[in-house]
Amino acid sequence: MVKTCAILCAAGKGTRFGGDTPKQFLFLKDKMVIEYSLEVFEKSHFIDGVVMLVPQGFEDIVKSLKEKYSKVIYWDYGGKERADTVKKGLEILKNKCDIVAIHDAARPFITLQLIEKLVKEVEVHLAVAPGILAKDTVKFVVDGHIQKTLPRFNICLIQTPQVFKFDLIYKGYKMFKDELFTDDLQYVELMGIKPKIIENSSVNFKITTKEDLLIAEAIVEKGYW
Ligand SMILES: Nc1ccn([C@@H]2O[C@H](COP(=O)(O)OP(=O)(O)OP(=O)(O)O)[C@@H](O)[C@H]2O)c(=O)n1
Ligand SMILES: C[C@](O)(CO)[C@H](O)COP(=O)(O)O
Repeated sequence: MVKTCAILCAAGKGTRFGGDTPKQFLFLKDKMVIEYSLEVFEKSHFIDGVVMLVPQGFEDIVKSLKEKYSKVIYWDYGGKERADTVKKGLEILKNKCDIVAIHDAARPFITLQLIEKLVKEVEVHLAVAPGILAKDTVKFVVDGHIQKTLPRFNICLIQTPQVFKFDLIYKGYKMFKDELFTDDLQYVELMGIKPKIIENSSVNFKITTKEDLLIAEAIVEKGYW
């Protein structure tokens, strides 16, 4: 039976957001940002276990989350960069799962339907991720000056969970162990894989700055979530 585990990347400090509490532990109405993803993983028939990577200093919160969400099988401290965090998650899950979903805890609005589609598609495509096609005109800019306009219909803003056959992404992170790519897809793109993109809602945005939390609050307040 194919086993799918999630690596929940929650070890960031939230520099761009500011404040003492990392954004993934801030409350969004009645629960923490991170709990929105944990709840979906808990309910999903396509996720068998969750490994949570967290920053140092929030052990009480983390232990309470592990108690509350039965699918959290393990937690550990993340690394300096997101890629370092993912590497730790992959080592924890080595030989323990067939498919891995790597997700930003700062993206609270994932759905059961999205998880199901990503996990089903990865059987065929080996690497799959949600994304949204650019809705604005896109320019290539250097030192504040436009160099050229990029073809908008070929520009996709990539989200998470990024889902992989475990052995593939594990091999990618080993092959390019000195790289610190900003997402996980790049580790398999350089292996010649062309990951499949699943067009998704822009509601699955990443809470990065304070303004993003205001938008997230409005989404929850309006009952959109
Ligand atoms: N060393 C890191 C850095 C980031 N993340 C996680 O990766 C996701 C996306 O990262 P980002 O939005 O950049 O979060 P931060 O690194 O916390 O933000 P900043 O860059 O503003 O510090 C977040 O859920 C974050 O917690 C992580 O697990 N480990
Ligand atoms: C992984 C990611 O969310 C895909 O868009 C993004 O690259 C994370 O970037 P960050 O700077 O670590 O937030």
